[in-house]
Amino acid sequence: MPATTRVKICGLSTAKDIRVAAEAGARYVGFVFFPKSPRNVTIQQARDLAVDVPLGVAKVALTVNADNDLLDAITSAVPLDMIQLHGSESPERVTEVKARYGLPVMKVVGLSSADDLTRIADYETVADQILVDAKAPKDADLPGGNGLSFDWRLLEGREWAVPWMLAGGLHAGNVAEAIARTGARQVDLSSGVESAPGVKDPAKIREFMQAALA
Ligand SMILES: O=C(O)c1ccccc1N[C@@H]1O[C@H](COP(=O)(O)O)[C@@H](O)[C@H]1O
Repeated sequence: MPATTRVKICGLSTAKDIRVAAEAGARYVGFVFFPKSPRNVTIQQARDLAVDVPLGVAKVALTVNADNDLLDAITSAVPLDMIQLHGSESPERVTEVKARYGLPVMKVVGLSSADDLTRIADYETVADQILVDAKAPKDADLPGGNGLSFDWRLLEGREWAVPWMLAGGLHAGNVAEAIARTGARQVDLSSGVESAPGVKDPAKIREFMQAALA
């Protein structure tokens, strides 16, 4: 029997949404530390939310090209299980972050064409997980969380040395096809369970979880 898909719901900013996500079976919750994002949370907000996340649900800090001062502040205040690097961090920076904070690191690689796949090889020996997302358009305000997907056929038959997650424009209506096409065992999303940018919708969270875990 195939293993159950693991779901990460990202960009959570209320205790209620975290409870809904956890009760529906999410295995990871993500906090966005990126001021330009409508999902941005302060360190104090994240700390208050994180302490109540149920055991067994991993708490992930999403950062974008964060320097050590910011990561020091986040990791010293917020109980975390993983750091997600969603910017243009180099493989050397991934290694540095892992060593400095002693937490697993998930590096994001944006895809728009087969050429981008080679970048995954640069990270699979240094990151604990890879998050494969749609490459953001050059003029986008955000490097992720734009509700855009990519051609999932790019991932057909691919295998990497570390666990990976699929992200980019996932929602209840396409997640089953995305899993079937890519073989993803983990999926991650943000805007697909929102009623407006940064506003999570409990009904959409439940609907997505049902579709992803079916
Ligand atoms: O969600 C954000 O605001 C965000 C900001 C900066 C970098 C990444 C961000 N989100 C991540 O992008 C993926 C895909 O989002 P979506 O499902 O297409 O909306 C999401 O899983 C977040 O990890």
